[in-house]
Amino acid sequence: MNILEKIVQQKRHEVADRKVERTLTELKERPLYAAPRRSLAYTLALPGSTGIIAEFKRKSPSKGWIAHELASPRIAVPAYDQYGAAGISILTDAPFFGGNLSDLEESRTMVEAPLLRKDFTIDPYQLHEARAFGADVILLIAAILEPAQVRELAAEAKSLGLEVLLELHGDEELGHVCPEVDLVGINNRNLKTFSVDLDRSVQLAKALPAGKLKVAESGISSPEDLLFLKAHGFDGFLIGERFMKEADPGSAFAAFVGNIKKLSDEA
Ligand SMILES: O=P(O)(O)OC[C@@H](O)[C@@H](O)c1c[nH]c2ccccc12
Repeated sequence: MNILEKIVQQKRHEVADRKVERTLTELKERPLYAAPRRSLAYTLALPGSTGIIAEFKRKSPSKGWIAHELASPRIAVPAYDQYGAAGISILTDAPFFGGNLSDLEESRTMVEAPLLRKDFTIDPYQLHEARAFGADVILLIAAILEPAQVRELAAEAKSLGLEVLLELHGDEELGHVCPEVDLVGINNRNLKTFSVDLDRSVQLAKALPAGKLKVAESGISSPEDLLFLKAHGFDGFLIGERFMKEADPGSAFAAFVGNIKKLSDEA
């Protein structure tokens, strides 16, 4: 079994347990469920947007622990917002990424930026969870869903006022793109083997339908990487490890944004 299959297997158990622990009715009664949503598509398209979707993640299957097990979103999220992140991605998967829904809810109290719930969505229940804990955007991963499931989950997310980021890795997944999807992400990291290749984004971007915002994901480690991807038509850049591996991820983010401005001014 590859890692992605393992994650999905575990996720099925987790979602089944959660549905018992916290019913849909209870989710809908949470105060954040009724709160208004923000749009990542909007902030990404604003003139002068950094395009960066900065991520809070403690660990990953490819790198192990990146930040401390007990690290609070406070070490990153407020600075991500303050220094111009177009959106903020919060990992909520516990077993493989060390995250949880409280991180998402806590982040919602700290910032106004659109929040992406980063998880392995396989069931509509998770969309209600995302809403109940303050997410604005949800992730759907083509590699673990049939095209019909993408369509159904995306339609339901939209009906809940959530935006949808669909993640692709290979051209065989292009058929998963449907009208309900707001943003298309291309993961430079192969989730089955962990190998990273920025050219993956560049190649696949050419085949994407016009009219969808394009997000390059994973393995972006320098301002040069970002500007390279931008020059190839990307609107968004999902970056995690580059910031989270530093003792102070917020300052690392601020410095990164400063360097992009400097490089762009020089060009
Ligand atoms: O830490 P990186 O290499 O900057 O990558 C961030 C993000 O793209 C990565 O965490 C990610 C992309 N797709 C995912 C799907 C599930 C979990 C995590 C991910």
